[in-house]
Amino acid sequence: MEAMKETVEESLREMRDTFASGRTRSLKWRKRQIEAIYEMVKDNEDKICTALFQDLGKHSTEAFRDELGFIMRSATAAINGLDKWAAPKHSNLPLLFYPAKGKVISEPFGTVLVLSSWNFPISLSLDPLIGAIAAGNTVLLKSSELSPNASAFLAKTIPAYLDTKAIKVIEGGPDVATILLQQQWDKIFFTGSPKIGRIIMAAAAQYLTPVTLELGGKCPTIVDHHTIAKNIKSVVKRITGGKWGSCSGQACIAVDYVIVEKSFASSLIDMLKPSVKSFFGENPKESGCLSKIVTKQHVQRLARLLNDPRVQASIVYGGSIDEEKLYVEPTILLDPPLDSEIMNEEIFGPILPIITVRDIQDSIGIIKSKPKPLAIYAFTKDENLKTRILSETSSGSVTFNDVMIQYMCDALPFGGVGESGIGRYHGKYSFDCFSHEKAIMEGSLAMDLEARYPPWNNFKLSFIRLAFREAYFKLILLMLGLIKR
Ligand SMILES: NC(=O)c1ccc[n+]([C@@H]2O[C@H](COP(=O)([O-])OP(=O)(O)OC[C@H]3O[C@@H](n4cnc5c(N)ncnc54)[C@H](O)[C@@H]3O)[C@@H](O)[C@H]2O)c1
Repeated sequence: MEAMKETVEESLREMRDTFASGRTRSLKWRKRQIEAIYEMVKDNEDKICTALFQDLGKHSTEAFRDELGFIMRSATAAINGLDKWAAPKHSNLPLLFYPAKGKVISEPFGTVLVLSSWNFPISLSLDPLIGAIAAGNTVLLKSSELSPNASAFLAKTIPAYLDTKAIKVIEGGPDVATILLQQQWDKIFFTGSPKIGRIIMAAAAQYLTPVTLELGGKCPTIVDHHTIAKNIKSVVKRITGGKWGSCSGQACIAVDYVIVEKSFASSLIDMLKPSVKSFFGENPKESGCLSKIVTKQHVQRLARLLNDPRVQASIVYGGSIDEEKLYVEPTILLDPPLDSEIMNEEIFGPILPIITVRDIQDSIGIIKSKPKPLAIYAFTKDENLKTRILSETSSGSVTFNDVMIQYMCDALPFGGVGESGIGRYHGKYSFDCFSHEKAIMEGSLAMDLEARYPPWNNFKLSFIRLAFREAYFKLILLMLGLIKR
């Protein structure tokens, strides 16, 4: 680890020198690097898909949707948007400050650290990288040790495409992350669990380093069957896709559990079962369309959640586990106890609890009893329920009548709140995430207001009172001696 420490320190020195040289501030350089990310993904589509299959058993179509295609789209948006994003924003200053002028310029933080997760190892590494480069930073990326093939691809290929003095990749697990966190960074961007997020924030506090924490949580899905009866087929398909269709439920924005009225629960389950079969066939393990569980430890974690006898009793579909093949069968639970571990820990796997309520309005109370989720999904056309969800709950995002799609839409900010994270990114929000918005005020020496300065008197106090209220007419009257001090 001593050698790793030296490597990290040397890398950091080099990145700081590069940043100090001013090279990364040039928009031309930034665009060139982002173009290179695009080219890297395009040129290496097969290699990336192979790595994602080896690490996670991801089908190449799923891999393209969630990772390669997503990154190419994100890179294109950054290249096209950068001139506008980086342009100074003029501020209209109140008359009070006349004749001063104001503007806001976005400056890069400097040298940033990006720590990514294994479930989308390419997109969760490259998307923050695009934002950090767009904003003009130098970047060190540490990908996750749990997706070794994708990590090795990034470590080997990024230097072949990008400016190696400004953008570096280091592979490794918690021990390497610990060394990285001992250094001083200008910004830390972390994707991972709330547990490790706390470690990141504590380390960042030492140097008052700003952090973005993209964390997880339990994303609830409300099904208000009264108002969506006509579209129930699409609803079932979307829930099936949102639970099992993206990395086998190992996604921060996956549907974690469903809330539905008791009277509709068995109908929903009867529709979910054939829907799972239509996606993954009679034998999902061999379908090639269901990602595997990332490690044996994660299979064991899911088995532990299921092993609670009260949870076992709630299994209405699936439930089998093959630890050797890193497989957990698509599983549906009906009303596992709300105090069970599975209803209090992020599931992050292919198990779907269905929680029943007497009245769908009661779903709000269940959501509020848990930490703030990254996303809330609600299938409803009831405007009153929608308003209640928006005004009575807090979450990173709310998506009505769909699941997960908000992640793909870079016109919307993506991030959590409370236990599900701090900060946001995607599209222009990524640029902002890695920029400091610097306020610029261009004063004028042409005139001076004596009321700003001591010695103090009643006239100056009255002047300041009126100035703060921007009561310009009264100010004129005061100066003309026409109103009392
Ligand atoms: N909000 C998002 O965009 C998003 C995306 C994907 C995953 N997630 C969340 O991430 C979690 C699953 O991912 P994970 O298992 O990779 O998370 P994790 O927190 O275990 O690991 C994330 C990163 O932290 C590093 N790390 C692990 N232990 C560490 C330690 N002791 N000190 C410093 N760094 C350490 C890992 O090497 C990895 O790079 C879930 O909670 C999920 O919801 C969030």
